[in-house]
Amino acid sequence: MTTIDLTQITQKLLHDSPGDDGISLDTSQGLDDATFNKWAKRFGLDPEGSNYIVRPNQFHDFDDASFDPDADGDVPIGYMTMPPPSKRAITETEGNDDEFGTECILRYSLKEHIFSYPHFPSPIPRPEKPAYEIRESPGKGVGMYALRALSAGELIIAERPMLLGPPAVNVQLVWRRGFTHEDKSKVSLLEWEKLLETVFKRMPPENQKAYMELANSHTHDGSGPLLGRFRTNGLGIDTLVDPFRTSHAIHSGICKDISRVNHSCGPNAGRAFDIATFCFELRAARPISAGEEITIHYCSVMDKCSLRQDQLKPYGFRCTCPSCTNHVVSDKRRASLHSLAPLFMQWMQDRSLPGDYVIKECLRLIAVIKEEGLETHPLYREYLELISKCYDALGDVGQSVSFLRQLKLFDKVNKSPLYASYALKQLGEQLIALSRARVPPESEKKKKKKSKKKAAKPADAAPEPLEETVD
Ligand SMILES: C[S@@+](CC[C@H](N)C(=O)[O-])C[C@H]1O[C@@H](n2cnc3c(N)ncnc32)[C@H](O)[C@@H]1O
Repeated sequence: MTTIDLTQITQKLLHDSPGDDGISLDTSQGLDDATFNKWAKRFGLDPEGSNYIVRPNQFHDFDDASFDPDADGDVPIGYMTMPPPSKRAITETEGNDDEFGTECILRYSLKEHIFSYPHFPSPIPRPEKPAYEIRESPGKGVGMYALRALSAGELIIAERPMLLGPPAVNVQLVWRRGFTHEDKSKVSLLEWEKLLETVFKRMPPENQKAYMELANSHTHDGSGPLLGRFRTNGLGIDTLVDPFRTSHAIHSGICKDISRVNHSCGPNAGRAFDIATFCFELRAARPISAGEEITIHYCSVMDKCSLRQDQLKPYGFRCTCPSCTNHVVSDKRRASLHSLAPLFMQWMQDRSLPGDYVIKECLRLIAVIKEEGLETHPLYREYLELISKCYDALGDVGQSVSFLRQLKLFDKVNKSPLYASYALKQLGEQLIALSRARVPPESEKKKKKKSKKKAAKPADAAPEPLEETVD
């Protein structure tokens, strides 16, 4: 196969469309030489010098008032400023006129969802006093530091991202038979870079400068300079779900300041995206002292240290947080954290168990959560909720409300549908635990069958009531 000249082909094809002359462009096998050459010639390419043709993607300008979303068969994908200037005027009257809109890459259906979101766009909340500074973080580039003591739940910054988009775009290719998977992924990366370039050019110059100053850990994997920074600094947004798509990609936002927050496996801050203000909110997950570095997590904190280090590899560093340094003890502690919902169900059903049966266990595991710095993990929320429920069942309203308050604080820091799905998973586990409790062990089933056979009734006897397995 001849070498791929990405620049020659993509630059040419960016402005041309294959049109419709009956050839399937996205055949999974690739085109035989004769068909491929026909297409290459049509684009004025030297057939010998290329192995693929990119079908120009139709990325629409949603800010353009003449754009017709129904003209395309599929849900169109495009770019726009969010909130658009016309809508942003509402926030300007509230004193937020210094804010810019986010340059977004999104599907039209998601745009509509955002526009119909209650109270969109709302004014951006501000902390009472400046809460942080960005400065050098030894061995990590720069980082974010607390300027003053912060209490749990306190807002550190609400920030509108400079840029927002899905993790990848589909590139439809026409390729010569034999074009490899690796070749295709190179083209995808290049196409993604081009789309980012389109939105990058729409950003105000100060944001372009701030974007290019961000860290880039993807310099050797085929990512261009914009995509590299997008992948290094993207903050996942799980609240932004396109209601018209069953499987959704988690969009990422790039911020000037929040993207400077470094990672820790025991982070002291949590971030969440609020659609109404179209901002990330960064809040303290536990009390933070003045001068302390503010951290979030980039990986699955419940995984053991070796797995976490693997997940962090694309960011180009090895984590040296206290849990990673002391990983033998820490891995054990983290592995001991588990859902206590089944224990709660057991306590609710068995009145002979002591009143503090679940509370004691929850408090024991909350102590582990605190030792490991996992106050942003949904298990912490579960323990708080269970304690509150237990106290409620015991008639201790004061204690119940006190734990409910802590739970509300957690929700303020971590508003995320992830917790809803986590709660559903737990519900599933509870149901499984319950059904196990209701199904008699195999040996008992056999005994029952035998005794039934012995006591078999004549065919005309009255039917028995349905057998119940309830204990
Ligand atoms: C999102 S940026 C964070 C801000 C970055 N430190 C900077 O200077 O712009 C992610 C990059 O920060 C660095 N980083 C983040 N957390 C780190 C940590 N715990 N230890 C070492 N480097 C870290 C890595 O280079 C990573 O690719």
